[in-house]
Amino acid sequence: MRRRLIAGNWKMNGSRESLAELDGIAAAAAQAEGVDVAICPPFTLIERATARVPALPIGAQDCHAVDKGAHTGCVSAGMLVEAGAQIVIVGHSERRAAQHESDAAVKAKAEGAIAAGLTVIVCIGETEAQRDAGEAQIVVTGQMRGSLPVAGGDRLIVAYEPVWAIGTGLIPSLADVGAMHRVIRGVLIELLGAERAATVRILYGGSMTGDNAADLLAIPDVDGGLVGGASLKAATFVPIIAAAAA
Ligand SMILES: O=C(CO)COP(=O)(O)O
Repeated sequence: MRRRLIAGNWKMNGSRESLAELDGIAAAAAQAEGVDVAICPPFTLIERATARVPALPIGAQDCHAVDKGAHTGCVSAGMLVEAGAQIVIVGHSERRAAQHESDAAVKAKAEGAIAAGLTVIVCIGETEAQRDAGEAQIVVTGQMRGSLPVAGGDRLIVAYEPVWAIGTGLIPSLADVGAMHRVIRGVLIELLGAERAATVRILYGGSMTGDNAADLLAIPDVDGGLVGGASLKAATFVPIIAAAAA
């Protein structure tokens, strides 16, 4: 049985002051039976976050593929581990678009992260134009084949985030989410074998809130959420944690 995971991606938001939000989030996480909760703040807040709420897994939003070297401005997975991170998000659509990250680059990062001992959340998802063209499933399965690491076991997590649903208040129909997660599970079985594929959690991301979380989490093969805006405040994130625990 896969445990649900509700992970918050703070993106380039947050400050030392906003770490106070973690107190309420950690308290809700401790109450949430059978649910894992994590927060991925900016790099600069990771160490303070782990010190503030030691029981709450803290993650990062990116890492480099190799463990050290002449890569100005980059941070390796080993450095994240040293800072106290347990998780890293790779291949977020915002990085695929703005930093031109290819599937191969995302796969290399995921493999570096797994090798360093991190749990890795690999993000995939189609744009609005791709969905309108009827290509959503082709795009997503192509991203999976190109960017999933071969190793990882249950430290591999997939996040399906339709690009057009991120930060827009729009979500796909529940039927479309279910269809896509079913396709993703099928590709996992093909790539990893049925036994390993059954351990991989598939998160939904894109405008998840306390209002829609229960419906989204009731869909088969939706094993949790990757939450942006609503994860910044305990007041909006805790209801999502509660929906996952219900
Ligand atoms: O991109 C996301 C999480 O990685 C989703 O962001 P929103 O929840 O703000 O739509």
